[in-house]
Amino acid sequence: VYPTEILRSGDLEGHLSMDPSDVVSVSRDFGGLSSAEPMAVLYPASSRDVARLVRSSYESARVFGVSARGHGHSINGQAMTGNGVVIQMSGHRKAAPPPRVSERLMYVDVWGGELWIDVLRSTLEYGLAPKSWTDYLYLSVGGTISNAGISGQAFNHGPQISNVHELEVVTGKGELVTCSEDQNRELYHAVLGGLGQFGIITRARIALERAPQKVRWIRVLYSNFSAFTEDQEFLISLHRQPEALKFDYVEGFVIVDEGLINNWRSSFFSPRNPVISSLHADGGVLYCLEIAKNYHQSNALAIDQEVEALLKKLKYIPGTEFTTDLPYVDFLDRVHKAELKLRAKNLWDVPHPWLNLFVPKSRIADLDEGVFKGILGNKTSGPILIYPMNKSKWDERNSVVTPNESVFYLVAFLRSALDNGDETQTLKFLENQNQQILRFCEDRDIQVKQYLPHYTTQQEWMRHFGDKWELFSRRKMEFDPRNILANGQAIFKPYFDLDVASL
Ligand SMILES: Cc1cc2nc3c(=O)[nH]c(=O)nc-3n(C[C@H](O)[C@H](O)[C@H](O)COP(=O)(O)OP(=O)(O)OC[C@H]3O[C@@H](n4cnc5c(N)ncnc54)[C@H](O)[C@@H]3O)c2cc1C
Repeated sequence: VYPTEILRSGDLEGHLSMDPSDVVSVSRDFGGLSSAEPMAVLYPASSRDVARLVRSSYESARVFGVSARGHGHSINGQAMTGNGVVIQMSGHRKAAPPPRVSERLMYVDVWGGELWIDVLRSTLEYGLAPKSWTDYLYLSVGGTISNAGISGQAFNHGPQISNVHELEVVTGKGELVTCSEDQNRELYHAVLGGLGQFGIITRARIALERAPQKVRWIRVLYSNFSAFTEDQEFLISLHRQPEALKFDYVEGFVIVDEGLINNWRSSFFSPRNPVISSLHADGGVLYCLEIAKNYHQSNALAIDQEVEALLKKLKYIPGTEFTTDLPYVDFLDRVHKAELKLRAKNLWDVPHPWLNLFVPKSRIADLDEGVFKGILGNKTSGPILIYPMNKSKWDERNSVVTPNESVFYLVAFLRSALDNGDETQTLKFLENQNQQILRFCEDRDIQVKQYLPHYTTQQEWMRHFGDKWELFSRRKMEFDPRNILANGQAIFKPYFDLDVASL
């Protein structure tokens, strides 16, 4: 059954398109690893349009799938549906009421398809900004808070999902519901980190702080892994002391090889830098701690002393500090600059077999031995991020799952596959390596959790959610009982794929 047969055009304020170019445009994503063409694409003009479409499926005798698509920056087809309608939430202005800032209550209300870069631009007009970020800002609010939304601020402020006061959501029954800690709490926690399974986010109320003007961005190097992780863990432990002098951002990455042509994060030093090359001479792995301190121009004099006092406590290799000062916006938008460079070299629209793992602190050294110094050999084909976060900043009632330790690391293998004759950079090779990494964790009983998870069987999803599976599936029954939403995640079998006679 075609949605266009169910929905009369007069039912919508927006536009339901079956134009092949629209259908093709939503059938791909950043991963470039899979594709699925929907029957139609909805360009909604309001949250009511979203509700009307979902309700028409829910009430129909022949259900069809509905997937919200933000900016399509998933890796494994999570925003696709092969047998239904994709709602294109981002990238067309008609739907989006402009962000509305409350200066007094320090929040902003934004459309679910709004990109974070636009959220930033509009809040800066009031001298305010969200507290918790992703490294890259051309992602939609609905897309990142369906996962968690993490970056170097998460140790202190928690992930983005810990900084959302209220949501407006269209459930799988086509109901438009406002939810928060105080009303419809179950839905609110289900949707945060809920992989799009319980509702389509049409509006989010995001916490703000006074925006810093400038950032001192620093990188220092280590050759000793435990010195590196001890320093990272020390820096994130300072969140417990609200008054303590601390960095505002703590990340890090692993430098396995010198080539790193795709190291789009290395915008202010190149691994070909003579200092790095000399340290790298014995072929060993290096670790780069990346930290930043925000400040106001009026405070510029104090920043030197504050940074010096903090750096004094760290055990990095003397003489390996790389420092730059830049406006806050440029710091937050740093990955976009690198994107433009890669685009110019035709290296952006290539397959991205990314693997993101949350690793318990007690086992992070195993990854160093077995993966960074083992499985990866001396080629990485892209940045490998590594930074710790405090579990206390994550609300256990939200849907996302994290390891069972008070501190856990993100280890992100952000690789690009190339077809340049080098076998170690091919998609097949990198996908194989990802499998080896996952097998290594399994064999050593390292209890990792995938971030931006991808599985193909429900068995695997049940393992992923562990103790939370029962809650997750109960919430699905309650908020999307006909399995209409986000079936590109392949968690619940879409209703239209089920053998109805066997139900
Ligand atoms: C270059 C790059 C850098 C990244 N950096 C980071 C990072 O630093 N930190 C981090 O946490 N993540 C990062 N990510 C991952 C990113 O947060 C996720 O892939 C996110 O889902 C992308 O948002 P999107 O708008 O493109 O979502 P899409 O790919 O369009 O959708 C993702 C999922 O969310 C669902 N969804 C989308 N919109 C809504 C909505 N309004 N309501 C309900 N469900 C919805 C979709 O159905 C789908 O299941 C990065 C990704 C890329 C490509």
